[in-house]
Amino acid sequence: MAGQPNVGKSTFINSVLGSYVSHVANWPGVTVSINVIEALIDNEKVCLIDLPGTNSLSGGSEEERIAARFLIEEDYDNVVIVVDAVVLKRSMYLALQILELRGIGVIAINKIDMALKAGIHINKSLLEKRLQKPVVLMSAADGEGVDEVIRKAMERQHVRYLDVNYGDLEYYITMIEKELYGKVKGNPRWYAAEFMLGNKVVEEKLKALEVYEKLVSLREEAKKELGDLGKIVIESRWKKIEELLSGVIEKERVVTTKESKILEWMDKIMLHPILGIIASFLILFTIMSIAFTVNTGFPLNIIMEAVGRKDIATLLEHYSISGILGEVFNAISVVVKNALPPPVGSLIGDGIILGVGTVLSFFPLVFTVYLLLALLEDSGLASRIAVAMDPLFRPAGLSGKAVFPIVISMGCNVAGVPTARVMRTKSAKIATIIPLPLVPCQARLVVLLALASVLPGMLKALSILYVYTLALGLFLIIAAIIKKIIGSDEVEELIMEIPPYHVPKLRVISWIAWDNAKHFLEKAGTVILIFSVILWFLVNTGPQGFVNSIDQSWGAIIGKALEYIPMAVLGLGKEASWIVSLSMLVGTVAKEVVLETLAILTGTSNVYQMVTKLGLSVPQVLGLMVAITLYIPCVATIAVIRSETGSWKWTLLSIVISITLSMVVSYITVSILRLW
Ligand SMILES: Nc1nc2c(ncn2[C@@H]2O[C@H](COP(=O)(O)OP(=O)(O)OP(=O)(O)O)[C@@H](O)[C@H]2O)c(=O)[nH]1
Ligand SMILES: [Mg+2]
Repeated sequence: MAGQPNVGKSTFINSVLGSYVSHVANWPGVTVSINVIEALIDNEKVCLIDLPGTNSLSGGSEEERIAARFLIEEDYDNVVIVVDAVVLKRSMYLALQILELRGIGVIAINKIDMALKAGIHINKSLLEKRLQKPVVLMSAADGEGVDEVIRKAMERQHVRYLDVNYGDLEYYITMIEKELYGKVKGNPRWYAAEFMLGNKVVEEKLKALEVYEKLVSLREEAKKELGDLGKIVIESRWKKIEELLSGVIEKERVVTTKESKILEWMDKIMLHPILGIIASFLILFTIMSIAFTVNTGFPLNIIMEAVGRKDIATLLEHYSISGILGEVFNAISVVVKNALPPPVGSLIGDGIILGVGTVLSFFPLVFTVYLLLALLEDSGLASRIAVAMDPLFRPAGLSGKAVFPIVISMGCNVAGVPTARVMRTKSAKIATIIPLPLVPCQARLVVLLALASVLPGMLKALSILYVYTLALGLFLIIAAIIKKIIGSDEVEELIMEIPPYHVPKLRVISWIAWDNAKHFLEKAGTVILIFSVILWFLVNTGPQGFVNSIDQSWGAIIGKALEYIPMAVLGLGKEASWIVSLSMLVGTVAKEVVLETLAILTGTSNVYQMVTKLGLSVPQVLGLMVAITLYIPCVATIAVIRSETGSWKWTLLSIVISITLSMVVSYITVSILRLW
């Protein structure tokens, strides 16, 4: 661990100490103590060394020289270079030296919380690209990013020295560099530059070499020609830092309340205990409606259909971004299917291309949602919404920030799960993500509305209300239980600070959104694709090989094997049972497919006839609605849960909870309704 004084190294170590440490010792042989911490991380024994703060490796004071000597002389697998986000440029000087000397390192940009409050944004990916080293935004004080730093630090890195152009001094530096090849630890070029600068530690080391005399005469020559060599070295480095950081730091303007009467007035509403909740819901609803309407037509399509304008609803869906993308991929898939022999064409067309299509059609939605969230976050509005919503979520042990993943999940779980990142602590994040699939998304709403349409009178609306209340209530209960179990010692921010309003920059917001959306493509994309192909095999192949009808597929065999579940839970007949279980199995691709599959298997797309053919009673229809809402999320949601929690264990827990609740609650629903 290296860094300039006061950047937060000790705070980082304490944060790490909390979760990993096994042993603390002192580095032998130096007067100023260097803390050595032995820790067991992922079953690997790790030795963390907390060096004294030093401004550079060219060091003046005793403490500074201890840190410098360690970094120059010792062997280490990696170095976490902690820099200060608020004064990033200044604190990069040491980082630059270490990267020039050793060519390894993880840049931990600390105090990101303070930076954000001041409206300072740091384009992590851009800096990462320039340095070719991992960069992590961290708030050691809150524990944010600490795990990521540790994880990145444990990865082996290729040595790749940072290249600094020393301008007029280049000729001499290259000469000295050549003399030092194979004689020093690390980059000889760095030693050459430091030798010019008059670094005492380096001087000592080079004095021991045979070529020392030659080096000194080269330096004398340079001095005669160029004057102050130290100045050239230092200026060249600052120039390099300028280059590295250009476009990386963006500063937004903080809006003072004095500046605007409207903002003052707005805060009167936002910070009011009741008006705040109403205003927050309105803001979220408006913003999300815009995002979802552009991308999928929802919720306008549902509203239009409800008022009897199915034509407008269809138009909206058709010309939404995902509608258009869907058409494109369908067209490609048809071309491929026609061009290739049946099984192969179908696998590539229906399996792979449509799988890729699913990933890509989610992408604009995920991107827009991130964009709008970044806008809320960045303007200062998000914190106000979170504060207003706090009383609603406090009983579950969560902060008001949980409102973002929930509201977005009502549109689409795939977009909602990643937004749980707004939760500050890891336990709150996990406790929010695991029950999140219970929140009914737009696709499930379509199925619910279709099924509800066959119910008599008031039950049409009441059943929908019932399912939503149930789902949200269960979300809170499960979240509270998980939070209690895994995060009992952590209190999720009791006091939330309200940052000043900022004037957001589109440039900043778009890179934040792009960064997050890219993560979605990389991480979730592959899992979605794999699941899509597996499901293709399930419905398109059977014991006889490639099948033309789904009822001969492996899926149908599994559906039949699982028929006892709907029989027991909903009390369905044998025939209806396997149709329902197969439809739900296929529905894991996307929940709206449940309806399509039911239509194929019952031979009618009229919901009323469908329900009659399956022989469902009113309680059974409601039970089915509950079951479809709560059971396993779609594969895309599973994929993002996996990528956000970083663990199959949590993902599996989420799946098990949804399936169990789906069965138990729908059983109870049917049983109670039967009493009437
Ligand atoms: N807001 C905020 N403050 C932080 C954060 N990390 C550290 N600080 C504060 O920064 C100050 C310096 O932190 P230290 O951990 O002592 O810094 P250090 O790098 O160990 O300093 P030296 O050992 O003196 O080099 C302390 O007041 C911390 O509370 C952070 O993430 N956010
Ligand atoms: Mg310290």
